[in-house]
Amino acid sequence: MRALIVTAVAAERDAVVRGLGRAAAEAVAPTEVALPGGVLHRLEWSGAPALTVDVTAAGVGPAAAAAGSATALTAAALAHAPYDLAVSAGIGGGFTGPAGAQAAPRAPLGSVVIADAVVAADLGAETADGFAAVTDLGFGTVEHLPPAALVAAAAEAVHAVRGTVLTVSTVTGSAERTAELLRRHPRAAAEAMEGFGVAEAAAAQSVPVLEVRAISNAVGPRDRAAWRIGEALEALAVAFGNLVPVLRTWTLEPGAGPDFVDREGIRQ
Ligand SMILES: O=C(O)c1cccc(C(=O)CC[C@H]2O[C@@H](n3cnc4c(=O)[nH]cnc43)[C@H](O)[C@@H]2O)c1
Repeated sequence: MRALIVTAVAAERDAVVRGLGRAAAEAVAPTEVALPGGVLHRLEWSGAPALTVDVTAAGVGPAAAAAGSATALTAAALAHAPYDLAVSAGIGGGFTGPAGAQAAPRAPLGSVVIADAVVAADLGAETADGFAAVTDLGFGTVEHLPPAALVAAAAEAVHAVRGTVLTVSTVTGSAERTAELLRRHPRAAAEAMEGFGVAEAAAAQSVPVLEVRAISNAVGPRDRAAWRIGEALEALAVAFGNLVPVLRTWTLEPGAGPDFVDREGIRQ
């Protein structure tokens, strides 16, 4: 099993590497592999089932995430050692308000969210009737679906909240925008800025995706002083320590591939 983990910043990458390194006594110290425009921090577990995990910090936002992911995925494929899984990981904002009538998932500070849907929340157009997603305009997709069995196993191992993780290019900073996002995405548990970029790059090479977010702040009116980044980075490290056995043993069900939702809203 070979997994690529993509974070935005070095502090997130280091937390993931730290957590993975704590997971097993036989873990080899990370080695560095240079790529054009980036560096992979590689951890390898030999023995059956073997596991190789490459962790890279690709930058903030969906474009940087897609570019960094595509570089690593392509380098691996050309070296005849393709990845089996791409993971978007880092801190994120949690939808922390009271659960609504539909019992939407809620993610308090310090909790971990595993995405069962990776959704581009602001990829589209403003129209006289409100926001229209690119799929409403006849283009592409705005939703990637991680493998359900992997989501279930990962969420159980990490005691994580399961729900939609939104990818936004602008961090939400008002109650109005928070309400609008929840109206459009009632199952949203968290928002971050990279998941959809990693998912698009992975889907282009038929690689499944997972997204893991440790909650550093509440989505809502901007209050940077209230962000709990240190606690979230430690929660991220603990989560990746607990994910090692899941990554070692997970295999994609035969015939299953990366899923996305097409412009008619049909799972492909
Ligand atoms: O200042 C630091 O020490 C520090 C350490 C680690 C990470 C950061 C970041 O600012 C990471 C930015 C990253 O975090 C995600 N994020 C976190 N909260 C939100 C949010 O409410 N809405 C959207 N994104 C959020 C995002 O993926 C950024 O890339 C700083």
